Amino acid sequence: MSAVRVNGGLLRALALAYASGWDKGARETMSHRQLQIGLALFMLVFATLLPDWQTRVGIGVAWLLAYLPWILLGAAAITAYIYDLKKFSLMVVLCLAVYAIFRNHLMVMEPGSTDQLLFWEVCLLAPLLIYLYDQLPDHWLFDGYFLAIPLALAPCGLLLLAHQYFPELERQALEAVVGGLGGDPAPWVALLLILLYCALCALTQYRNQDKGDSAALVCLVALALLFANHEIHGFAPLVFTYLGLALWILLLFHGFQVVYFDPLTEIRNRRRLDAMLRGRGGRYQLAMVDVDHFKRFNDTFGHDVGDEVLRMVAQRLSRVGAGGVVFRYGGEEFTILFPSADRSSCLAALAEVRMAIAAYPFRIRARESRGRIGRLTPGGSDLPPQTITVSIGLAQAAPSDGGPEEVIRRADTALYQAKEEGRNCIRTDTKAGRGIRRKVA
Ligand SMILES: Nc1nc2c(ncn2[C@@H]2O[C@H](COP(=O)(O)OP(=O)(O)OP(=O)(O)O)[C@@H](O)[C@H]2O)c(=O)[nH]1
Repeated sequence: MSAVRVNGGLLRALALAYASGWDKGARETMSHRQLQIGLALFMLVFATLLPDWQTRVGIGVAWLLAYLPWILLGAAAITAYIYDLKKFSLMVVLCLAVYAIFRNHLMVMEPGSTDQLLFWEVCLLAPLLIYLYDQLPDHWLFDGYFLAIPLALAPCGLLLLAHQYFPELERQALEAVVGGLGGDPAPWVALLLILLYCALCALTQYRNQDKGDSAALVCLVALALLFANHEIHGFAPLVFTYLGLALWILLLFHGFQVVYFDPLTEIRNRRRLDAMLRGRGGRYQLAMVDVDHFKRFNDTFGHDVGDEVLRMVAQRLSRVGAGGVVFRYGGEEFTILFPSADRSSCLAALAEVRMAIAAYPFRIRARESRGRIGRLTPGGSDLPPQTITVSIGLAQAAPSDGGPEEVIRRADTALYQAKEEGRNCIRTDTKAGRGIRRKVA
């Protein structure tokens, strides 16, 4: 009885969280890196369930699984290339090559045969290549695609050629390496290396901007699972099918980000605002926010400093309370959508972010002392800190409104009023029935 009540309460809390946009907001602002880590972890859990699942799979499903990796990985490689995610595409091509080698040569391995040598070579080479693709700068890999294609295909091709036509040479080469190392490479050597590559790739993704052009983590985890479980019959098709699905989730997620997020400020864009407004009734409030004298700022300090200002304002606005969701409307204009019809709580939340922006000491370093990508170092300023301010217009929607355009127009008029009355302040709309225009600090 109490369990039922607890479950009911939990469901209600989840439904409320979803309705208030918390759940949706969290999912939308998840980064490519977080999703990749989640998919890689899920893959690990999935693999632990596999041996049991294997016994129940029918012959038809097993047949289908043998072909699915070709379709999923092949289509993912082409789509990633079309999306201009070249590193992603290259990693998928390499995984396809590994799958081809496993399907054609390594499904059944004779102990002590050259197949085993090929297995070790793939174990050591494929993760290293994925790691290199992740780490090497784009211009190394893709200037004219000269280096990328050989890097992707030549090592695999050479392996296969050696395996097919020069088994003795292959054996001698490996023995020389193994002799140098003082023993046979065991799966744990490859697994330890993969673990190291995973950690380094995760670190790089954490430190660099997350451009969503790498699939290194999921590919490395799939390879690790394959190498550790290669003797389980039918494991390769299954793990590569999962990899194909994971890659497609990453690609779809990337598509969503490109369509609905602004690349400069990394907040939602106007298209997302339009989509969210379309499904809404008349109970919401909408604020238009504009950076004051932004043109003057741009002209004085340069466009890249202007971009930093936009990022800083977007970041501060994103912390707005009262359930507000922030969008970049265009240029130096932002929109905040409040699900609440309670005007005073929205005004309090807006006043708080307006003051937080005005209180932020924006430091600008002299042009010649800036880094290569123009990043500004907090505290490293050569000029006195600048004050950035914003003006805000707030409008309340009503069921009688013709559509969201009408609310946006009213918020814009209130914003114009705020500019007229000295900037760095908030003004509200004047629609009949909602009181007269209000001045807010
Ligand atoms: N750095 C940068 N500037 C932008 C971007 N988009 C628009 N702008 C600039 O934003 C400026 C907008 O200036 P105005 O609309 O005249 O307004 P303002 O100077 O902010 O003046 P008020 O709004 O009256 O306070 C223009 O100089 C645009 O070039 C952008 O993405 N980055």
